[in-house]
Amino acid sequence: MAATTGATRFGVRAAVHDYSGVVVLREVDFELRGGEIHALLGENGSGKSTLIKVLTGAVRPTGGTLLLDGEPIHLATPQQAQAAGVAVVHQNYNLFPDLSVEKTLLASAADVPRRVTGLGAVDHRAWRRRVRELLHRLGVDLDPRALVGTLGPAERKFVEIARAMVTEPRFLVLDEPTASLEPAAADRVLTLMRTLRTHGVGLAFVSHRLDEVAATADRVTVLRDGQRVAERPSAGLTTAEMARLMVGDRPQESLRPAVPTVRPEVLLRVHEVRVSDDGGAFDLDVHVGEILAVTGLVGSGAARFVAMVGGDVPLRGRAEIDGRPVPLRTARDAQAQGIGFIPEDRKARGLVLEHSCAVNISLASLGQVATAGRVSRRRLLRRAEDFRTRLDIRMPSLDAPASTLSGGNQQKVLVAKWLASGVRLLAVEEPTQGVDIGGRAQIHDLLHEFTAGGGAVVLFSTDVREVLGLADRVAVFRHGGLSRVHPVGDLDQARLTALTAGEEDGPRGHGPSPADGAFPASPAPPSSSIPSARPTLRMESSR
Ligand SMILES: Nc1ncnc2c1ncn2[C@@H]1O[C@H](COP(=O)(O)OP(=O)(O)OP(=O)(O)O)[C@@H](O)[C@H]1O
Repeated sequence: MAATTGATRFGVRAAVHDYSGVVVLREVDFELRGGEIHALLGENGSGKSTLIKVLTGAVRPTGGTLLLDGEPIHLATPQQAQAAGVAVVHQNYNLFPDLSVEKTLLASAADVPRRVTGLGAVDHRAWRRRVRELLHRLGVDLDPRALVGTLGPAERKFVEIARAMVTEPRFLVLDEPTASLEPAAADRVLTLMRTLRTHGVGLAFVSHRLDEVAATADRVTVLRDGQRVAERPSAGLTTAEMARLMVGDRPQESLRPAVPTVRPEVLLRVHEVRVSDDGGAFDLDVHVGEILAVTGLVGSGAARFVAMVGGDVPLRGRAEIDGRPVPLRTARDAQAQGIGFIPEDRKARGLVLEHSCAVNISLASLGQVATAGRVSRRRLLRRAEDFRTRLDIRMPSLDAPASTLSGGNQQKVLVAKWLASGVRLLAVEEPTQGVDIGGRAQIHDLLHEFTAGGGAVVLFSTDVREVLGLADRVAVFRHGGLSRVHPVGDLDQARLTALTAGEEDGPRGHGPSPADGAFPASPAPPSSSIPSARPTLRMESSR
């Protein structure tokens, strides 16, 4: 790979940046060396994305000098960064599902093989060969002809990384490459990063998963409030020390509430639900005060079930709220039943980015801040201020557009929006994705407060620790159907991982019955509701 030659150091000295006068980077030094993995850590809003944008030519810093092998360079555009050997993989998939892997990569190629005849048309055979070679070098087993839309999340991340590697960069910057990947998929992406390191590529990556930073990074740089507070080898640095460097002395971990909030009454009951054509139908209850986590690999149906509860996908089956049959086919149905839905792709669907933070927080409940049919600005702001304090949402001002918030702070606004709306049940996908360690605790506390007040949560999270720390029960989905529901006390990290992967098929010893009877007042669904068919796992989008 060409990356083994050429520049071996790239970075920025004394980077300063402000947005309309608000300083978000303060004289930050950052250096990336060839053949290393360098993690960039910091709380939400500490400046990581801005620093990445500076390094990759997407933002021109107010001050500071970019350096390639010690020599100043100017990167006014991402194209110039690419020409200098610096590539970037953004956090969200920017792929077209209907394009094949090879065509996706073709769009990024600087020199495309052309047929001698045919007026310079692309030589697709030669290109496929090159793509195969590239994927082979990356250690990625992917068919160049496969459509991106048929790939699982890890494979799609591979495609994004391969697309960045088409230009053979010497430095690769990755923004949260493992966000929303379940542990096994995240491991595959980290393995690919290690492969690139052996080829001499310098990799910088942002992650809020400190255990993977400890396991993968050679060095870490920590930002706090736009300042570099540490730069050191990661060897010997514990995750607790990393967290302390990020947040200072503030408390970090949320605790399970001392008094369990689950009540015997059933809030939502679903009957004869199918999340796929292949999986069997099942019944499931969600109790007042309960956090029910729903988990499973891609294609297991877990994410789809949460989307059904949230009205994002029509429920195939019947639903009852408080024992009353209700329709649950659309977002409007869900809202009418007091159900809120927090989707994973918050930017595209959860927030109106051009509206202010204050408006977004009250978006699902404008009636509550209106007087005589008119929104009261005073009440709108008072409410937004309350959530800003409770969730420590960093925003330039309550009137600032949501687009000006960092990713983690946007997520907090979304959680605030639904908590403010007075819903009784929240269907949540990845509630703390992209949220830093302190913010996670605040969101967890608010979810507990919500359930203590009589609400219930159906949670989909790929973060095993979050599932174990938050949930009262865990519904494990496999092969497009519900496999079993476990009280969280019966699970630990290893067992839950094994259950989702299908390595362990049932309870050990005297474990729970299939859909367990953790709540005596609520009879367990009949065993016939447990799917008997075991179709093969399909690697596809959960929707
Ligand atoms: N376009 C913008 N206009 C105004 N302010 C902005 C803009 N983009 C980011 N900011 C502000 O700059 C600060 C740093 O944001 P940045 O996105 O770099 O943080 P981050 O460390 O990447 O956070 P996260 O972990 O949440 O992604 C934040 O206070 C944010 O509100």
